[in-house]
Order: sequence, then structure tokens, then C-alpha cells
Amino acid sequence: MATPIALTRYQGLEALELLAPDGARAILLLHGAHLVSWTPAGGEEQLYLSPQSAFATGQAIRGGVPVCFPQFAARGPLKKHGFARTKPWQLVSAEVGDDDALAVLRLTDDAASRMVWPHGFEAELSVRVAGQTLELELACENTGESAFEFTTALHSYLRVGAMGDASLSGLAGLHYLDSVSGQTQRQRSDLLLPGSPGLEDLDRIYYQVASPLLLTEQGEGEPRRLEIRQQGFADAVVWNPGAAKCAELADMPAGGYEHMLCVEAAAIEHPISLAPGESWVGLQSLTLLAPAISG
Ligand SMILES: O=P(O)(O)OC[C@H]1O[C@H](O)[C@H](O)[C@@H](O)[C@@H]1O
Repeated sequence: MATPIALTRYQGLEALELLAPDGARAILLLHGAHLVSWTPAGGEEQLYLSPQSAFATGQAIRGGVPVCFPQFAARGPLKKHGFARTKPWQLVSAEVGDDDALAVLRLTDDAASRMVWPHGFEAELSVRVAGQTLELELACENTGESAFEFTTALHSYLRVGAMGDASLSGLAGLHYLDSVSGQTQRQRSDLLLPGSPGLEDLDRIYYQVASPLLLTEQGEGEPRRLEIRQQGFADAVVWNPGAAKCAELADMPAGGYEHMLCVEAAAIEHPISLAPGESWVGLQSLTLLAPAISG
């Protein structure tokens, strides 16, 4: 039996609170199809959301999971990260099922989007929470009469208690573009330690990511382990602005960089190409492996 989820408000914007029967919870805004919160069943908040973020029509939100579409960063003529993150998306469905909560939002081309990107498209973001897992699925169909290409990312801001306690593994052997130096390099060690010497300002696009990544955080008790999987997205972006760049971001507190690490499922190196009628799907899933939830 599915129970519909009613629209509510979050920071003045239309929102859906996804609450699964097991207590897993997420908050999804119609603005940008922006996920601003995810709490696994029995667990704690897993996403970073800046306390200085704007929450206003037409403005980007700092934190959560921005949807970058149809352009990643400044890799094209559109505004940074494309227009999807600042547009109102339509509610397609939102319901609590027997063992999950699921919402689907849609964005289609309109006169304003065709002015800057002259293509017919239908994009859908599906968000599902159940137990210790969050699933984000981005789909895009070419509904127009000519082919187009796009780059994209699910720009997830993962919350960390203290960056010095966090590491990311699963990247060994991969080639990456260091967006700070402009150099392409190969990742030698498996462990990436954000904030360690030389990595204060971390902005990398890892190519051909096939296996799951693991965010580990040493705390006072059992280490936190968050598994990050992706399908359909070939690349993963790892970003932390560090102290100096963070200070330049008006919508981040000065020390905000110490509490976040972006691990983004992305399609950048090889843009997705869709002929009329074709579609593409990409998935990012996050699973809290530890600490174990009792009860
Ligand atoms: O400040 P924004 O437009 O949200 O972009 C935030 C960041 O997004 C990505 O992670 C890019 O790799 C970074 O270069 C960029 O700074």
C-alpha cells in the first residue's frame, strides 16, 4: 500500500519530506530537485548543508545534492553547472511504500531554457530512501527533433565531523584531471586524505570510476563508513575548497570546508549524446555501512 506524501515547506521553498516506514528520511526541494537532507534509519544526518546558503528562487543552494545539468562547471556556454539547479521542477509522484519512500521530480524544456540551450528534453530525478541507503537516479530523454550533448553531475556534499579524520578510498589506479593545476595524473595510493599537505584545495575529476568508493571517518567510537556507488556516470568529482577558497564563498561559513567533502557522480570527460527519442540514466547511491544501527 502506497501513501502519498503531501508538499510541505523548507526554508520557505516547496519541499517533500520522505519518511520511510523504517525511519529513513530525506528532504527534497522542488527548487532544483535539490536534496537538502538525508538521515538513514536510526542514523544521523549524512549531508552537509551550509547554514549560510541562500534558499531563494533562481539561486543555487550550497550543500545537499545540487543537480548539475546540462553542463558541468564552466565547461560550455551556460551558467556554471547549468540551469537545472536553479529551476523549479514539477512533482511527478511522491509516496511511502511498504519499505521505502520515493519521489520523482521532472524538468522539461521551456521558452527560457530553449533561449540558452535550444533542445527538447525531459529530465527526471528519482529519490528513494530505505534503511541505510539513499538512491538518486537522474534520467534524461531527448524529446526534441535534433541530437544534443550534455555534461552532468549529482554534486553530493557529504557531511564530515572533521575533515582531518576523513579519508576516501577506491580511487587507486584511476586517471584524474586536477582542476587546480590543469594536469592529468594517475592516482597512486588508494587513500585520499582531503586537507593533508598539498591537498588543501582539492578539485579533481576521476575518470572511468568502476568500483564503489568508501568515505571513512575516524571518530570517538566506531569509525563511520559510507559507501558511494554509481552507475551510468563514468566520472567522479572530488571537491573540497580548502580554507582560502572557502573564505571567498559568500554562502559558506569560514570553517565550512572542514565539515564537507563533495563526492559527485558525473559524466564530464565523454558528454552524454542523445539522438531524438533516446534516453540516458545515471545513478548514485549512498549506503551507511557503519556505525551499525542497533534495534
Ligand atoms: O560554487 P559552485 O558553482 O556550486 O561550484 C562548486 C564546485 O563544483 C564542482 O565540484 C567543481 O569541480 C568545482 O570547481 C566547483 O568550485
